Amino acid sequence: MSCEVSLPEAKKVAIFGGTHGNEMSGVTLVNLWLKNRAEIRRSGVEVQPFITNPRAVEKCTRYIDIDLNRAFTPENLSKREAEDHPYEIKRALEINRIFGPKGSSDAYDVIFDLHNTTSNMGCTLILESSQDHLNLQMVHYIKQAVAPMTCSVLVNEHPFLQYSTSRSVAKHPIGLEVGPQPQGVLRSNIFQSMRLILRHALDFIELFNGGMEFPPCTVDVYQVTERVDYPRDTNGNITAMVHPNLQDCDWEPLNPGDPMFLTFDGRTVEYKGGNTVYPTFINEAAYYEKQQAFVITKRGTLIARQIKVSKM
Ligand SMILES: CC(=O)N[C@@H](CC(=O)O)C(=O)O
Ligand SMILES: [Zn+2]
Repeated sequence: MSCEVSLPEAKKVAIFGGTHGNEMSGVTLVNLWLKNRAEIRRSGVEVQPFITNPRAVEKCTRYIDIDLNRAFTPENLSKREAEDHPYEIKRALEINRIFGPKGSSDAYDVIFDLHNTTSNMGCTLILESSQDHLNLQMVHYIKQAVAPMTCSVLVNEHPFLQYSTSRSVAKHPIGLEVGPQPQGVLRSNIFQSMRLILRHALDFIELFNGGMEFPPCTVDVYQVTERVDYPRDTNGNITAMVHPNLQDCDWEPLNPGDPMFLTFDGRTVEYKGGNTVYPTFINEAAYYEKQQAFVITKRGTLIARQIKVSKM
């Protein structure tokens, strides 16, 4: 029995920027590539740069009516395009028509969705499945290509904490989150890292389509297990901030008893969990409205099976 996985070519690839209109690296890169595609051209691949939320980009805001990166639910996607809906629902329907339909054989093969975070996460690739061997091989390739720079891999396939992303219309959805960068701001180091990762990602797809075999490998990942909210009073107002010992310490171990929050009256709130965890998205600006101070992850190792293109 062979453990090799034969996969069809990844011919249709999209690069989404501006899923959140105030995350400037993706917005800027996609706008550059819309003007000149030379950098993202690869043989045997159709690469489509695309601004997902143009009205939010124009206003330099995360979204107009609702968060586009939560809008691709089966319920929303079954709505009728002609009707009057909140802007992002209309946009989700359009995107699903162009790049999907989600879950169908017509859907795009790979969608890269470019995001920035205000958290000190560095470069992070976000996967929605631990079984997607094309994506696992791709993140392994990228991690090796960018070394000694690090690129973390966040896997969110938690049944309650997973959300319906723009990229989820693709067969192989992959998020790229680079920080720290304030909303509405461009930082050259963040921009360059994002650009570099995208180049390697496209190289990988070109090599894969060209027949290169990728041997089995392992990928170290962080798996989402929990969301942590800020301490709040009975009116729902926050009563504490991320503790200075935790601020900017994304991906670093948080042990039972470690400081987590500092209340406005100077008290320290400690982490009470039973074992060491790895917080990330610490103090992300966009997550105050989602009642989320940070995300808790556990470390794990995934196995990527050997893959090879199956040409029909
Ligand atoms: C800061 C931010 O926007 N993060 C993204 C993460 C993702 O793309 O999965 C989001 O919440 O949609
Ligand atoms: Zn974002």
